[in-house]
Amino acid sequence: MSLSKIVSSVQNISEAISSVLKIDVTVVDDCLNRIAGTGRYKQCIGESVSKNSVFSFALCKGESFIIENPGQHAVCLKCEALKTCSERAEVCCPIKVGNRAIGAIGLIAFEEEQRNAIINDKDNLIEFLNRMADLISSKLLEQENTDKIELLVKNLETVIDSVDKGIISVDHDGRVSRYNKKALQLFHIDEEEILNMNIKDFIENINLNNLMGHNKVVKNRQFTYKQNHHQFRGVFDSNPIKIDDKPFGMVFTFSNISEVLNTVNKITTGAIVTGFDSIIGESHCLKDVKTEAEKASNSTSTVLIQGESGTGKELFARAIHFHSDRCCKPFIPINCAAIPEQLLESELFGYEEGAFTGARRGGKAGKFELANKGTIFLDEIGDLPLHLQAKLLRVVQENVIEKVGGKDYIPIDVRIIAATHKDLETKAFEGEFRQDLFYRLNVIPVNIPSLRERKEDIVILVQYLLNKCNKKLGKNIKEISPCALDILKNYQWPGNVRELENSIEYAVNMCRGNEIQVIDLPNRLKNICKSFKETEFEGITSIKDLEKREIEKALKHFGNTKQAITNAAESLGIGRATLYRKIKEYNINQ
Ligand SMILES: Nc1ncnc2c1ncn2[C@@H]1O[C@H](COP(=O)(O)OP(=O)(O)OP(=O)(O)O)[C@@H](O)[C@H]1O
Repeated sequence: MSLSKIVSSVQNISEAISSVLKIDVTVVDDCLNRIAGTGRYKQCIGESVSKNSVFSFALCKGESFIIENPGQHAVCLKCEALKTCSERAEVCCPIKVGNRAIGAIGLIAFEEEQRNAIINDKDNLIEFLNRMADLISSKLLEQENTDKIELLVKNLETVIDSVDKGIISVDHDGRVSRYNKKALQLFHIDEEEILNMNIKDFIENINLNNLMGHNKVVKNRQFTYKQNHHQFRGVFDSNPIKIDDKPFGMVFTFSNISEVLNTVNKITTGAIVTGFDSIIGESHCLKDVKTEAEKASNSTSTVLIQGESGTGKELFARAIHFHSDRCCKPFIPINCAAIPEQLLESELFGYEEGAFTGARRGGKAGKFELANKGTIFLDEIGDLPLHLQAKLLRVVQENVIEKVGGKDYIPIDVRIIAATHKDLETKAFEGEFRQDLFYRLNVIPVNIPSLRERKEDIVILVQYLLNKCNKKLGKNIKEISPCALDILKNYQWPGNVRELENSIEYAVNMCRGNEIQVIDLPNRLKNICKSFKETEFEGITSIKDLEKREIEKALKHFGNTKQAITNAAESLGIGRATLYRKIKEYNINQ
């Protein structure tokens, strides 16, 4: 606590005293620095006074006193200025805060007339000077309080400015009284503008009287802001400001819904970044698909990925997203077959508050909203019910979504990647899937080959999956025996890479040495191997049986339409007529 904080007030007080009493006044702080002075002391402001002066005595003792005969008073005898001192009389009072002296004020007479004035009225003067000392100390306390309040306000301003939500407080008429920087950014307005605004300019239908009258706290209420050529959908909370239970205004906190959703996405899906280098395989057919998919990532057109289960459709979808310029935005996968039909619509498109019994307050954002500016991956699209296909078509064509129970269409910017293991074209042809939607989705088709069609990838995949499982299970199995590898190469892999991955994980768990043996493989693979060996020893199959088996295989593959018979005949290397004859001859059921 230092008088140096209020030097100009102390100087003003000193001058006021001096002009009334016609006697010079000076004030020192607790370090004996002169901080104020009138008359001949004015030019000495800023200098220190002698350590053994009357001021130091007043500070030490904490008492006021009068020197009627300078040079003879006990205090003067130690003073360094004893010989040069021209003072004729002095009254000195400590300036105290509580019991602590923080300075001293002195009235000094240099003329006989002034000395007489002091001596003749010394009691009153001491009383008066003490009052002035109190005035100075209360000024200092006031300044200290103002400083504390300023610091508190600065602290609070820094706190509210560092909150990542727009904060606006309003008075009981809704007029803006305070705000933070985020509020200016959120609503695209400047400091002058905001102070002339009312809460109704931000939330159109707000009923402030109702909120304040009932002391209501509101949480997560949605609103749409449309002003100054700026538009966004947001959520707000509001809290009444009360003093002695009387409402004085409200504090509102605002967020932009897409910013909230982005944060949710970063936390929930940010970790699984996939590149094309995570798609393992050197076969020509896989390399071709990878090249096509890489090209697709540079576009925003819809992609339809087709392939059997476990071939890596989601892996491809992720790689396309993370290779695109949307890579920093959300990637939201949803499996249309895994969610009950009644829930799927609200999962995809979200719902408004009160849309149905049990709907959450404030409504809920759907996957499309979560994916805004990013990519949505609609897995098992073939299982999307017809009525939702119509809704999806609107999204694809018009880039808007309609929430369950909502009145407005909400603009959306989402890239769609759909996937299916079904033959969607045939489904569309047979009326089970909307043809218009099929064509809209199939703008860039990506067809992933099954593992059977690229058996040359098995060796490299096994090595990759061995490393992956070693890491996962804390093992160090480096090899697979030639016999075990042979079995893997000859198996048909109906579950594709996922089945291969599971088989390797099983084998790594079973393996006791550092090389996977046949015995470590899952039973279904070992059994195939057994029956393979048994048929080898059973003898030789007749040409007729072989021929019958191959024809059956071709028919199963191509079907029995006219075109299919032609294709089957072609693949068998015989004419259509011959094929019909042989079907009859071997009594094959079509
Ligand atoms: N080429 C590949 N390289 C490495 N891992 C792969 C490859 N293909 C698939 N996988 C792995 O196989 C598993 C299944 O892949 P994914 O889920 O992408 O297949 P899917 O075709 O989407 O399956 P479903 O149709 O059943 O949903 C995943 O663990 C994936 O990492």
